[in-house]
Amino acid sequence: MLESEKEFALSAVQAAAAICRRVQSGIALDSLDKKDRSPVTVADFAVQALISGLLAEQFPDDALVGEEGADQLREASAEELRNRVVAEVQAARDDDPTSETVLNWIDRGQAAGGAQGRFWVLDPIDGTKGFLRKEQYAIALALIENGQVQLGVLGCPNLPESMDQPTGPDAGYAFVAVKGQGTEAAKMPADGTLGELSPIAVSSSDDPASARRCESVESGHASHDEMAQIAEKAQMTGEPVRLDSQAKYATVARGESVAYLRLSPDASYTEKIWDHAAGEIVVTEAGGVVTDLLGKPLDFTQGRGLVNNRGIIATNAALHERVVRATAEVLGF
Ligand SMILES: Nc1ncnc2c1ncn2[C@@H]1O[C@H](COP(=O)(O)O)[C@@H](OP(=O)(O)O)[C@H]1O
Ligand SMILES: [Mg+2]
Ligand SMILES: [Mg+2]
Ligand SMILES: [Mg+2]
Repeated sequence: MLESEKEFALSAVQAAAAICRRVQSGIALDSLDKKDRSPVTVADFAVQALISGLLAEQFPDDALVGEEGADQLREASAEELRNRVVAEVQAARDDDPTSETVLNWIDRGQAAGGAQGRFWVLDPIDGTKGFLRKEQYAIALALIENGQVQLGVLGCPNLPESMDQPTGPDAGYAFVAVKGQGTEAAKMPADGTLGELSPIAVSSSDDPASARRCESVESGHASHDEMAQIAEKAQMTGEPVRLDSQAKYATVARGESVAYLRLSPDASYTEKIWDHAAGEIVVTEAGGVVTDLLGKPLDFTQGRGLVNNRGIIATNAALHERVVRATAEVLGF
């Protein structure tokens, strides 16, 4: 089941990772450049165009819910940015699509999603802040059918074998999960190769005290204080590891952290499906549990957002109930 979709998603994400790496290598961390957000903008648009174009060719009937749209790029004043995006897409393909074709591919990602039918979900670069800091980011691609995530791929070009190692030239992993078939990981280093896929599983530990959890680097995305209170209540006393992007889901899936908590400091913020669809299936197929703060499954049927959601609890199976209970106590549910 979904063999050709799985192969497609892995190779599309791998091609996207090459764009990301090339663009990221042009960021000079110690120069005035560091206030320049344009590299991530170029890579965001180029990756969405590339993957959307490949999808249009291989699965022309499937819609795409992608984070980006081309409105900004169509403005006359965006000519330089537009040319950089088109050049990246052309370099990644054997042919030379026109600028209009590239913009139309990006805009194919404006589908509404919903409860019916089959569509893909793409976050071309998740963790844009991490990308700019040359830390963690992910290319996240998922397939949803009738509201259920069926397939997810996370490409994490800067993820080392273990979070205790610095990221280096050997870093890079791809994770793939298919409903009912488990989660696999393969090395995806900068040399452009993809290693052998092998199964991964969440941690089996039920000891909260020895457990390591992870959370966002950005306090604007997740309330570090409230999450610390929840962790304390659950007796998860270890220091949290902070990393950007859905690489957090990947670390839970491979058993390196036992929990990923996410609680937006902004109660009016609506989480987006592209920030969670691939991560959710990567964790659940590895044996973990992913819910909202009330312990209910994430609802991917409501369009581009996860409506009525205030946050995420992704853990191994053994600790999930404990974290849901601690969350209810701290937040007063
Ligand atoms: N106020 C907010 N609360 C929660 N998430 C937010 C947010 N503002 C932006 N985000 C999302 O947080 C994502 C990054 O999450 P993390 O902190 O785990 O790396 C962003 O994805 P992008 O980087 O793709 O834009 C963005 O969609
Ligand atoms: Mg994102
Ligand atoms: Mg993004
Ligand atoms: Mg964004």
